[in-house]
Amino acid sequence: MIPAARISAAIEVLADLTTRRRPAADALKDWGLSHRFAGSGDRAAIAGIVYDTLRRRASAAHVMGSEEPRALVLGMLVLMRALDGEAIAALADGSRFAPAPLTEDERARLADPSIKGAPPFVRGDYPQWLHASLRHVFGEDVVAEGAALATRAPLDLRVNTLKGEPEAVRAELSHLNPAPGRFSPLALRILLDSEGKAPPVSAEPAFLRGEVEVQDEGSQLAAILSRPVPGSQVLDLCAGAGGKTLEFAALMDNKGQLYAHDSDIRRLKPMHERLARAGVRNVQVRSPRGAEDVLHDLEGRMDLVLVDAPCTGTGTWRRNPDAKWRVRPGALAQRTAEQAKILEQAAHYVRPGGRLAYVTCSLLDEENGAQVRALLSKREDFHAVPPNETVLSLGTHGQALADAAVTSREGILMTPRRTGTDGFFVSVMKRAG
Ligand SMILES: C[S@@+](CC[C@H](N)C(=O)[O-])C[C@H]1O[C@@H](n2cnc3c(N)ncnc32)[C@H](O)[C@@H]1O
Repeated sequence: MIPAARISAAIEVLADLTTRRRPAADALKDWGLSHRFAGSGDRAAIAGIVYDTLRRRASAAHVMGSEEPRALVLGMLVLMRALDGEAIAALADGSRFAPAPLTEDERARLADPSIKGAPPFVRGDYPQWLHASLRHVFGEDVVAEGAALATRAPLDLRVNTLKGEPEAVRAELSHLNPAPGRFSPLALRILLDSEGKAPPVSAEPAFLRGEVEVQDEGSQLAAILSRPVPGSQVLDLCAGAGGKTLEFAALMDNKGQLYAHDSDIRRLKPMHERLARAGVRNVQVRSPRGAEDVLHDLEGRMDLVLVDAPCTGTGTWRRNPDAKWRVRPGALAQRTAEQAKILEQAAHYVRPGGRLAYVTCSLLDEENGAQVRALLSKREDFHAVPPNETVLSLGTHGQALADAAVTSREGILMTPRRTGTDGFFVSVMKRAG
């Protein structure tokens, strides 16, 4: 497909996802099925345009004075891809498969794409209704934080130390030019190409041998900061597909017992294959069994309980720009109610002197500090470990992380702007002995 045809296709996909109110991934998949002539390169390029447009939706709409998919794509091209009006006019020339020629109004708007005087939620490209919550966390930096969340995320890998050493794995993947992580000693970072496409890492021999996993550096750090100790008893209460379970097992050097649970058995399914590939031997998956209490024997026995809580995912907007516009106040209320319940449940499994790690990929205090404060007000036998103590598990990089992140009495908040990771909140609480 010629570049202009990819732009037309992206406009079509955006129209579909707006009119039918469905996730971008579904709309893109359907487009691919009904346009089988398009190769994988075309499909990836179209997805890149769609996701970049969603990243800059508010500012693109402001520049173009319209929320129409065509306007949003044109606005994105000038704001994010640094194409000027002439270059865009050459693409949108009305020829076969290309978008219709630019109108006079579009030309004028593309010639002056400034967003300087726009409100903060436009300059930061986030939903207006979340402005007060984000401003509460970031103050004057709210626009800069939003803008960083509106960029593309790199592809981060975690070296699985059960199977390989970071330097050796990095050498093995040298054709992908991986850079070491800024804070995580386990991270390898791979930059995307100019269209935002990542290399097919899951086909790499190193991946197939279990030497690396795809995992954002922030998620890696959240697991390291939780400090699972080799030989100890650990519960991963919201284990999902096992991203952090796998890292915990490696950090524990396969020693001790790690229990992995999730209330949704379907989410646990991929974990079984991942555990085998990663050479993990100390995990017991405790799948839900209807109304049966499958964790009752763990009460008061765990050295560490991890709650990687269901959340709004506001910290992952770089990877899921679609979610940024789909999140609603009702969803936030639902998530915070779930989080409070799960945290209370989790505290029951912690032994006296043990620790409870609470992690979200949210930036909102409602889901982070407020949840920790609520639990601590109910459970006076727990206290929050100060962030400068929590970062010690990172060794020499710990202080640098504490300096870069937003720290509070309750925990540590990483953000794309501050730590170059997805947004992650980590709080470690200790139960009195
Ligand atoms: C953020 S995801 C977990 C991601 C996973 N830990 C990882 O690192 O890949 C949150 C998970 O919590 C699970 N969950 C939601 N409510 C739960 C509950 N009451 N008890 C246990 N798990 C729950 C969801 O099914 C979801 O898989």
